[in-house]
Amino acid sequence: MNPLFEPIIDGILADGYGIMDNFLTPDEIIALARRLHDRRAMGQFRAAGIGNQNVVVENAIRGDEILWLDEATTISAELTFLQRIHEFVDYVNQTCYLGLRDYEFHYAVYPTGTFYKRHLDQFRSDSRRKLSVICYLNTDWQETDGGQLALYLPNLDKTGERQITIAPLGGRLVCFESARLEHEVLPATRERLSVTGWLKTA
Ligand SMILES: O=C(O)CCC(=O)C(=O)O
Ligand SMILES: [Fe+2]
Repeated sequence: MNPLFEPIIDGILADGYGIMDNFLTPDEIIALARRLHDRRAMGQFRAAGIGNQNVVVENAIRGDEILWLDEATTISAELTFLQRIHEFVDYVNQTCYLGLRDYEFHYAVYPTGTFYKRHLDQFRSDSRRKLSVICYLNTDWQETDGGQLALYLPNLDKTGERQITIAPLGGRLVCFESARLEHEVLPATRERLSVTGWLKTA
């Protein structure tokens, strides 16, 4: 069990979300970002849609382009990433009893100025998504670049909500309960890269 994951779990249990910096090393970030750019240059990304039955592209809601990761990849950067996700899943299963069995991850690019309006990740028709996981691939991200992930958290006294914002720093992992936390991606002044996924029950 990797004790480095403990603060993420503590965060999820206490506040509904957890953050871990340095989930990926600088070399791993560069390798995954390079892979992302290569495959995007090959025309393999698609505009992300909304819904899971009749998926429609709606740029007024989200402007990112995505490519799903192949679980059978032989690319070492992707194998390293998925291996670390496995370790994280094992840790969650041994500490939280969520019964995670499966996962799905995609690369995401938010071209300059694009965003993803406030939403919930869990599809009404697919309740298997338990935890949302986002890992950022942005080198040298500055506060003035924008592109924060905004989370909407209920106030402790249950009156209203508060917004917290998280900068998409390279190597940072954010994790939250998919069915509970509404969130939003704010526009950035430069291209914003990530690997995003869901840890699911069977
Ligand atoms: O990139 C992020 O910070 C969040 C992405 C997101 O909300 C999603 O893909 O559902
Ligand atoms: Fe989301």
